[in-house]
Amino acid sequence: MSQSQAEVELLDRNDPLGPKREAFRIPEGLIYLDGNSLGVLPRAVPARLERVIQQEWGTDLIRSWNLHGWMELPLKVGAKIARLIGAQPDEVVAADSTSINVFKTLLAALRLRPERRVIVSDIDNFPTDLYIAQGVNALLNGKYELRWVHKEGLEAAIDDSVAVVMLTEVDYRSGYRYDMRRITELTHQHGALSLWDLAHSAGAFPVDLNDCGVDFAVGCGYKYLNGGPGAPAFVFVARRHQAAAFPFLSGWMGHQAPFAFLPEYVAAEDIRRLTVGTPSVLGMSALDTALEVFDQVDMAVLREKSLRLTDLFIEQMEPLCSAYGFQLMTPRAHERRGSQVAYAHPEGYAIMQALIASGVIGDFRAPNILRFGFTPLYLRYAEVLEAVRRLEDVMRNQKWQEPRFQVREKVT
Ligand SMILES: Cc1ncc(COP(=O)(O)O)c(C=O)c1O
Ligand SMILES: Nc1c(O)cccc1C(=O)C[C@H](N)C(=O)O
Repeated sequence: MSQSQAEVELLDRNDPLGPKREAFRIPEGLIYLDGNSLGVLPRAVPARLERVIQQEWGTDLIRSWNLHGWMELPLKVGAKIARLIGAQPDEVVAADSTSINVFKTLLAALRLRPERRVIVSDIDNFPTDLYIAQGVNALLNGKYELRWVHKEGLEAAIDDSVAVVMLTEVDYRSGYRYDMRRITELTHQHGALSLWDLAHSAGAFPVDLNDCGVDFAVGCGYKYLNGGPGAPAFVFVARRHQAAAFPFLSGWMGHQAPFAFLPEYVAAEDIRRLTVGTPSVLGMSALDTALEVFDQVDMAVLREKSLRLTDLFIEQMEPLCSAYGFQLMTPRAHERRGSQVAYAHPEGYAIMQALIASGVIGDFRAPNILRFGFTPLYLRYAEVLEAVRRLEDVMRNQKWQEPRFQVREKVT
């Protein structure tokens, strides 16, 4: 049954996460459905960066590594992320980009299965994960079979020849969510290791890495964690693997004693071995403060709101699907869905540009996908209704046919 304006306003009034919206700077009148690509600015971040720049960098200079805990930031930020993804604080470190962390963890995992020669992934995985695996394979003289399969064929592709099953939990295009527990169990039954990319999971819903027995994981800091453009990413290594996970990017920050300046590399015993060089202090500081928004947030409550938002959007879109040919790409089953909803439409690019011009930001993914991300920390139910109303206006008045929306020059 379709929800009325009054009903959604009631939902907003009773929303336990409603007050969290104040923690973000959301441009007036803008409906932002792209937090799955770049999260909005948490209000506390500019003041933190101002302090880091003026006081810590500007005045205290080199002393700040100790005085202001710069050196500890990667572990401190990692521990904050750990709570959101079902890990122990000492199993996560913030570092580098997601792509680089895929490189590090994939190599480490392959070395733990030296006799195996197959890497399994989803052919629709975010390309960087597949590209990095190709680079890793080239580095290792092409000795691996890269078994890229469609989702329906994934389970059959996991056999006793597999070294690593490398997947993104939530498909960046369709929003399909893998059953992490089931796939990880199956992976282990065949003696292989799991590597999960949590780019579209961390901060979007509760993740239970340890409960699912996951071996390695990586993820982004700038999407649902709101760390800002190019924010540091994170890497998870289960405690049981830490001592044996060889850090092939063996930089000085991952050394057991970086300031002993010894010529021989000895990896740190803990998760620090997954770090490489000097941390990006500005980026780490922004992410550190951004993560405070999650303080006291019950991730189960967050998930409940995420599902209600996406359910509401899907429901409101039904008449547009029949009238204008949008095709839902996201699973309706709650357990198979992340926090985004995607539709296919042959004119998807122009429609998205026209919608953005109307003040609703989503994004387009080739070849024909309109993608809408729902961040429960700052979105209102009433905005979902309004977004669909504006999309209906774009379609009914054929606004997308304007020539300026047809030119394919934008990348996001
Ligand atoms: C699943 C996934 N992995 C990785 C990335 C990006 O990695 P990086 O931050 O290294 O660009 C993205 C998005 O850009 C993504 O959606
Ligand atoms: N990381 C991005 C960037 O540097 C530029 C533009 C977009 C992005 C993204 O995050 C894309 C995103 N991972 C996606 O799911 O499509």
